[in-house]
Amino acid sequence: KDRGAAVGVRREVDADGRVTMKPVKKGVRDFTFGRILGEGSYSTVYLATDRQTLREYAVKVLEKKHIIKEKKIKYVNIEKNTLNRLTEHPGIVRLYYTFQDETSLYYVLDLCTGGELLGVLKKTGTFDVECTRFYGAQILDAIDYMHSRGIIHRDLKPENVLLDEQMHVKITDFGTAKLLRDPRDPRPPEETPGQSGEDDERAASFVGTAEYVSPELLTDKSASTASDIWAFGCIIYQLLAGRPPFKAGTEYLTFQKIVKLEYEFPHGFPSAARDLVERCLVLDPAQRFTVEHIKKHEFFAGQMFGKELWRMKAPRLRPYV
Ligand SMILES: C[C@@H](Nc1nc2c(c3cc(-c4cn[nH]c4)ccc13)C(=O)N=C/C2=C\CC1CC1)C(C)(C)C
Repeated sequence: KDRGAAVGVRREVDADGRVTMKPVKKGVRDFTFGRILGEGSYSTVYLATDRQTLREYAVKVLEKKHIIKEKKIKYVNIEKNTLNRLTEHPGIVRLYYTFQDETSLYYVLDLCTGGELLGVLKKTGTFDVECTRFYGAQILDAIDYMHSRGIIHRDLKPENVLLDEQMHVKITDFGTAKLLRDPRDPRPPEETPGQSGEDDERAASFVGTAEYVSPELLTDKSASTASDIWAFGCIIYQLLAGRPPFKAGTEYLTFQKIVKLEYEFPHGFPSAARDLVERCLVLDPAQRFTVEHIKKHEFFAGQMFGKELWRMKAPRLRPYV
């Protein structure tokens, strides 16, 4: 039963004139669907307008029979539970409500009119230090919030970093997230349903996108918050260099470079950024920088985090030359 939050109430008067307020759920008919914004492996994201309020949203549509055939029901539940846990942070795409009809599931989410960070990066080629600091800080702030809510993204990459109309960051695509025990959940671990740990077949089968996957995910299948820090290091490198640190002709060769830490910096790569990347791209997750270390690193000297950061005006995008 789909219990997405009811989004309105309707008055009902019974025979004796007693008035009751009934929750009303939105449905497909309440939206006018527009163009396709993006296509995931099991979903399509459309631009859609709420016909009552005329507000624009992104609506992610998942086809039920495709999900069942591909045995992805677990991923769908993980994504919904994750999005429902990550509600009050400006750097995370927000899920407003969900509903379904006989063929599909619908998630109504923030519209990010700036599109994917990857697309913007491809246009400018590279980001200069000021832009890399701003976008790096917003991505780090969102990672910090996710981890504080017991969620590991596991597939962070420039395609999953979206931009809203103020060109601020909105992290998305949580179908492959790992939900640690919810720190607020008072029940003892054995009583927490399913996702507190990681069910084996999901752990064994899942690996993120080749260029950003951490070495520990390739060697002993274990993902931790440090896996998101590895991806963060790859993203900082890519913003300044215009390409990811580990990229080879095939996925297998890319994995080889990762586990052997085989990468180098282009000439002229800024030294503070280089030092930061080198402390994120550490093979041993226990030796890798944490969010706290990164916030204190000279590359982010003077950079505000938290509420102030999200009030800042996004810098004009300039390439690093
Ligand atoms: C990464 C994702 N692409 C996208 N996902 C979302 C978009 C989105 C918007 C544009 C866009 C907007 N204007 N121009 C382009 C391009 C790609 C988008 C959005 O606005 N709101 C929520 C989204 C996703 C939320 C859902 C995962 C929970 C894939 C490729 C997986 C479909």
